[in-house]
Amino acid sequence: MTAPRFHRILLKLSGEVLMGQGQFGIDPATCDRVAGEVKAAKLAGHEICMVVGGGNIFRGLAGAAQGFDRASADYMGMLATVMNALAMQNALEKAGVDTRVQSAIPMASVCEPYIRRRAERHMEKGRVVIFAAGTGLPFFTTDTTAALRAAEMQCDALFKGTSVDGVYDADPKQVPTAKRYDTLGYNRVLADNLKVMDASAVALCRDNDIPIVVFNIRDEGNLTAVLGGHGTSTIVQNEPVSA
Ligand SMILES: Nc1ncnc2c1ncn2[C@@H]1O[C@H](COP(=O)(O)OP(=O)(O)OP(=O)(O)O)[C@@H](O)[C@H]1O
Ligand SMILES: O=c1ccn([C@@H]2O[C@H](COP(=O)(O)O)[C@@H](O)[C@H]2O)c(=O)[nH]1
Repeated sequence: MTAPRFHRILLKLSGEVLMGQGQFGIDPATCDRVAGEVKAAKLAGHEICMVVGGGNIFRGLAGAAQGFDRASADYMGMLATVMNALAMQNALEKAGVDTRVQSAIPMASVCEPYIRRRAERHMEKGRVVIFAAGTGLPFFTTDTTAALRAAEMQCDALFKGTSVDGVYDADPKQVPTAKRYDTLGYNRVLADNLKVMDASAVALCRDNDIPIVVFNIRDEGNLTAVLGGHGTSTIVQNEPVSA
């Protein structure tokens, strides 16, 4: 059996996906389904850490548009990611997967603070570490958090589980004729201003040579398929230098 290309991965789970079929909040059945897929990935030998978004509850930009101070709204968004992290922890532990939540905003009675070396130790022991509260800083997003933690934890790849099945040449939700890439370079994403992920997250992955795998995690079984090298996704990586 050949070793999988990506052994240690950071899974960025979109907050919006946790709504399931709803319009807001956390759908426990969706959490359980994703937890089952994370468990399968662990059983297949992958080491996994996670960042969960907050878009199902609160986004700072949307709050600011409604009149909240932007930094306060971003802190509200970060707190939303803590709720999602606890929901995923609950689902994973129900499925028998040992987990730890580490928050970038210390909240000692709820979860551990983020301590990189401690997170590393948890992963060595086979636990799934869920990084909550983003970077702990306003004006960032959980995509950038995911890129940062993937670099800190020396992950082989960042898997962005979202509600589109890859990176398109335009937003597929706006442009139905948009074409999906199988692979493309970081610089193409940045130069074409493709909005599937923040520019800061893409640049951080580029500078640390961390491939980004964008896939639709709403499709049941897709995490397993994409980790196994089949299933639909786009891989963003350094383009080979031509001779
Ligand atoms: N070129 C593109 N290719 C693919 N998706 C794109 C593109 N441009 C914009 N998008 C949009 O990017 C979205 C995914 O990124 P987004 O940051 O909004 O979600 P997320 O990080 O998965 O969610 P959350 O904020 O809930 O955690 C898709 O829903 C898609 O509509
Ligand atoms: O480092 C961070 C990460 C997140 N935020 C705020 O949280 C929300 C939710 O995260 P999403 O990435 O949009 O899912 C985000 O809109 C920001 O308001 C942050 O400030 N800093």
